[in-house]
Amino acid sequence: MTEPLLRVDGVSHAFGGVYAVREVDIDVAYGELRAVIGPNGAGKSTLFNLVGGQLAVRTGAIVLAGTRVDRLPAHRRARLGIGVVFQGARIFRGMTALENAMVGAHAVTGGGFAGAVFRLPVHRREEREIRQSAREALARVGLAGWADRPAESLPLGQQRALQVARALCGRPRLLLLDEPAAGLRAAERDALARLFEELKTSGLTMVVIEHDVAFVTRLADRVTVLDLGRVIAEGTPATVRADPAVVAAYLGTGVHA
Ligand SMILES: Nc1ncnc2c1ncn2[C@@H]1O[C@H](COP(=O)(O)OP(=O)(O)OP(=O)(O)O)[C@@H](O)[C@H]1O
Repeated sequence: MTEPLLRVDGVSHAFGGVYAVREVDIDVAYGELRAVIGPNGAGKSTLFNLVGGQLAVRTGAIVLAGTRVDRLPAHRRARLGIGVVFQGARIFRGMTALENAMVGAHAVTGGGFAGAVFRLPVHRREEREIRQSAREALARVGLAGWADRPAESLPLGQQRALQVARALCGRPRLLLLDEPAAGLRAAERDALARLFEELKTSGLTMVVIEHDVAFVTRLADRVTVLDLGRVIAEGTPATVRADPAVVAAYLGTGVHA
């Protein structure tokens, strides 16, 4: 069997003795768009933070393209190719869209995140390259025409696309997104869905954590369903939608081992 791009292997995490994620196994293939869904408190954001490195992994392993990353801090994982778009992430006010996107490249280069935010001096050539890659990332998400506008002047849908551009600027092999469609109106969701389809066509591997089941199940190759920290179903959107355990979890009747 071919090695997946991401392997989550037997990962558990407890807060104060209560498991938020329990013995979770997930393999994500190269080029796949994987949705991770589940009712409130299922463990989705905890899993996101365990893969991204915002939470320490004490049990289990996380492997990216054959390399164990679970002992590495978040910035090292970013450099190895794990890009993240946090739930409810804010844009940096007082900076242009281009400068916001550039932060994503600074996060994985010598200048670092602080250098980007506080404009510490970085090497001129590196700065030029970062500016160029930020322009490319903006073009990739359809924001080329917005580059020099103040980021806070962008409508919410475009601000969400800007967060994706910021993550793309770090040249991820795997992009993790936590509830990217939250708070968006129907037209903005459709635009975001089109963007994800384009990114997928370009070969990017994505894991999209979502509360809005309809939004992700139409995009995903495969869907992983969490409930009370465990994987209760996995498969194509159609298979998962028809799974009685999934229906029960969403109806709150609590079907789990
Ligand atoms: N920092 C924390 N401290 C204590 N408990 C936490 C913490 N973060 C999450 N939890 C608990 O872990 C469980 C899983 O939470 P998590 O946020 O991962 O779920 P989720 O599926 O993302 O939920 P939602 O869809 O509501 O965002 C919940 O019971 C939650 O209360």
